[in-house]
Amino acid sequence: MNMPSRIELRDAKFEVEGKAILHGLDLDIAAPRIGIIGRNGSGKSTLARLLVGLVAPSSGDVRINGHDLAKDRRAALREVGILFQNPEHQIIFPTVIEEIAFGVGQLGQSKTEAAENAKEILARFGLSHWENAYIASLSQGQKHLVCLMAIVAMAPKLLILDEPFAGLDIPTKAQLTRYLAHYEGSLVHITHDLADLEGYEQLIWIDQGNIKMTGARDDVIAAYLEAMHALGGDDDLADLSR
Ligand SMILES: Nc1ncnc2c1ncn2[C@@H]1O[C@H](COP(=O)(O)OP(=O)(O)OP(=O)(O)O)[C@@H](O)[C@H]1O
Repeated sequence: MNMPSRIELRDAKFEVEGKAILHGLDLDIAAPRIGIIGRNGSGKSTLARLLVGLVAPSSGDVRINGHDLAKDRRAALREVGILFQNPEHQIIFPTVIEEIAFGVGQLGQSKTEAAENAKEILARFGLSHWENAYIASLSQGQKHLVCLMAIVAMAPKLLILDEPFAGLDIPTKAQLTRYLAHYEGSLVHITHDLADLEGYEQLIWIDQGNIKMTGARDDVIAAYLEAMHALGGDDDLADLSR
């Protein structure tokens, strides 16, 4: 396994049209496997977009392995990859091979090399027969898998997974879990299913745009579950519509 990627946030704020979504986050963490948990609308996906540099903080600083990825898009290609909750946000090409080859092509490989690489990754997943398949003809879970293959083909040092198992059937999820367990780079995994974070060292709990807690997995899960069970007894949904 590679050296874990370092994630540094200094008073990082993110706001949209004057509405604060993330409030001055501070974080300095490096672990091979990091989970992010928190309620719906707490700011997890926004944090993921900030980490990969798809959005810049409104103020403050976000660095991955020392790079400001919102400014340095070339570094971003090597340092990070993200698997979105919704594959439709990721896919740009009609066929599986084109989609996978595009990412590796971005890293500077020739068209032939990129296509060879894409074929290799399809073979590794036992999906060589998907090479010329039209992505539009695949199911939602299969599209998710194409996106994952496209990203791992680029071998980013830090791979951010935003609910990567949403909509996947049990065997597919089990296969992906096994594959990800062997991923050489670091993983940041956002999920509502705490069982997905088995074997993860560190957890970050996001609550209403703040970091409520970071620490060892079991400690954060215990505190989180206690808070969630307390809230589960309450019928007031008002805090979901901030
Ligand atoms: N571009 C945007 N414009 C306006 N509001 C936004 C924007 N992006 C996010 N938000 C708001 O910020 C809050 C956090 O959203 P985010 O998607 O980061 O939450 P989340 O923790 O990933 O939620 P979930 O678990 O439901 O996926 C929500 O209230 C959301 O409506």
